[in-house]
Amino acid sequence: MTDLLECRKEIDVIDKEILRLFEKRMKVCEDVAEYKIHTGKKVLDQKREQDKIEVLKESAHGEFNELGAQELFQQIMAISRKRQYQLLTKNGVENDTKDYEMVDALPMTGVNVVFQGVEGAYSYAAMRAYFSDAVNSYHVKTFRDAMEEVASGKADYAVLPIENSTEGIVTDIYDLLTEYQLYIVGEQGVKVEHVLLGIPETSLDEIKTVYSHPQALAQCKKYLESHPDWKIVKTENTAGAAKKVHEEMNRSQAAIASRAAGELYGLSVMAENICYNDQNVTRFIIVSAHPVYEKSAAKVSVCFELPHESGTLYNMLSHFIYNGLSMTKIESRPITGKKWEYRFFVDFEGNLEEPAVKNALRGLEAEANRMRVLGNYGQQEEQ
Ligand SMILES: C=C(O[C@@H]1C=C(C(=O)O)C=C[C@H]1O)C(=O)O
Repeated sequence: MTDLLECRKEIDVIDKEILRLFEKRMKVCEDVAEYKIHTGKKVLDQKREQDKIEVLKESAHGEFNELGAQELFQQIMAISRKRQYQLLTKNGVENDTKDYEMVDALPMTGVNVVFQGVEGAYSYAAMRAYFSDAVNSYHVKTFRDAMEEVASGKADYAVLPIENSTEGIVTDIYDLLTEYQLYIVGEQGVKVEHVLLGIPETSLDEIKTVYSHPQALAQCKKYLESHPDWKIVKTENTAGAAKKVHEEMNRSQAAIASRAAGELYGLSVMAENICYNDQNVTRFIIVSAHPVYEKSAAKVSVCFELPHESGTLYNMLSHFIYNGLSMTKIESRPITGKKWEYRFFVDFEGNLEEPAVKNALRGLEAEANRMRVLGNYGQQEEQ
């Protein structure tokens, strides 16, 4: 029988040799980086990497070692690239975020702010919470309209809901963010407490139809399930549902919206706390046409597409891990026209000024398809 201690001793000697050669190889890669800094040649050379893997696989013995060699050298080359990205950053080579401008604080007075919905909508509450009273605010009908207002320069900022703590992401906003060349410059959470609103002095058994936005209907689905005879009708926003009930003055109609919307339209609260999650918060983003970020910005949002190959997402995420960045969110959305291909959205903690962030973004930019930094904003969460 072989001796375990002996084997381990031998492994230790081999590992030392592997480490020595690894460091030797990395030194050469640093020279390669220097060449690339001077010539502008891209760090990633896919053809060279593929050729290398083929040659190494051919030299390996047996199927198992072939696969092992492939995995091992793919990792070694990925590490080599990460070292090169670091050196490019150190030498001030510009990356995709070069157009981003850092500011002490965003201009907040005398600006035009657009939100979707009507007064009394949660977007309106988010707008009021984020901006001072010194802004000119107005509303439009759809999320796309709000994006258009900012893209055309009519509005300086748009306030849009991106995520709800009960129901998840607002998919339309994610899709619009990739369609428009706009930037996330801020965020605002709003506690969402839905109530059932009706014509004053109406009783619950008179209700036949309930109006609200699909998100609000979903957040109150347990309550609605306890009234299976009610007809559910979707509206463009919650405040719009309240407005409709107010305008039509029909006692069989009710709306799910905020208490504030009820007050605005003279409706009575017929049922409270109808959302099944009492920690129901919607996060809104503030969108601008300018790539600016505040000095104190603590969260970066990026989106990227990946080639349809095994391991591509793993490789992309390695850029965050390798640079010690903490990822706070990952989402995916289907890419229109490409069946079963996805676009990923990642949020991670950091500021565009930090070398670790620059390195990770450089890696993503080089190795993903169509990477875009959507913004740098928000405050560090209190621990
Ligand atoms: C070292 C280089 O940079 C990258 C890393 C490689 C490697 O580590 O072997 C190969 C190709 C490039 O993607 C190079 O261009 O040769």
